[in-house]
Amino acid sequence: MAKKSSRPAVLRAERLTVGWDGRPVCGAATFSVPAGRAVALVGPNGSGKSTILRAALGLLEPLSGTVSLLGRPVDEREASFRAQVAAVLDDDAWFPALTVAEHLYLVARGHGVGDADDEVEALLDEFGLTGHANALPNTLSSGQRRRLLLAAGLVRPRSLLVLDEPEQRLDSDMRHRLAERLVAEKDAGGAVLIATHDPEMLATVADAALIVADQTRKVTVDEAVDALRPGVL
Ligand SMILES: Nc1ncnc2c1ncn2[C@@H]1O[C@H](COP(=O)(O)OP(=O)(O)OP(=O)(O)O)[C@@H](O)[C@H]1O
Repeated sequence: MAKKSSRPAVLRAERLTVGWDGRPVCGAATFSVPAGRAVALVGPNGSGKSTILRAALGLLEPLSGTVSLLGRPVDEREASFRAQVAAVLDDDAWFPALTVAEHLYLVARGHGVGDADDEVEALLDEFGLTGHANALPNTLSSGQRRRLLLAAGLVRPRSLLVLDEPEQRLDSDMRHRLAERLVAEKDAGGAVLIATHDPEMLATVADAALIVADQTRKVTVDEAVDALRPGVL
């Protein structure tokens, strides 16, 4: 019989309870994201997905339970933590006087990528931004700004990629290509934690899922895809 392969957890959450003003927004979550795997959080608007992601990124103190990255408690004040974790959240934050390409160079160099030219060029092409390389963010469409945010998350080294509804504002072709890109991320050994409302993204990318609710629970990817159908959650 083939030996079951065990992959080390990049991110692990144990009985993690998150919320605001001391009040939990959802049931406790226990999950781990191994290298080369993706875990998806699904649930209705306001169920707590983004709040769990914030705790996983060390941006919000859990109400109870633990979150660890490569065996150490998450702490976004630690440079070693920030070096391992790339996040694309729903918070556009731009330097208004830096162009699209300059944003990507800034992130790449800030994370120690020495010669970033090829990487930046490839990402501009992949995200359809080559023609906007010298544009300022406030001259982009909302979908183009979203593409820039995603490219900025991918231009730097990482062990874990955390994405909050990355499908937002993307056209269907870009959503499809992003899903393939995330599969490639896993194939290269990366771990992915993603909150999504997109059944295709979920089915293509995720290996395991959690339904975030009053009783947060682990489900199979098929069950999570079913749960995204209208009227189920
Ligand atoms: N900064 C905040 N302060 C107080 N409450 C907040 C804050 N951010 C979110 N909440 C509340 O926490 C709950 C969960 O919000 P969260 O953003 O985690 O939901 P979500 O599952 O990501 O939803 P969506 O699918 O709409 O993105 C909501 O009731 C929301 O009002």
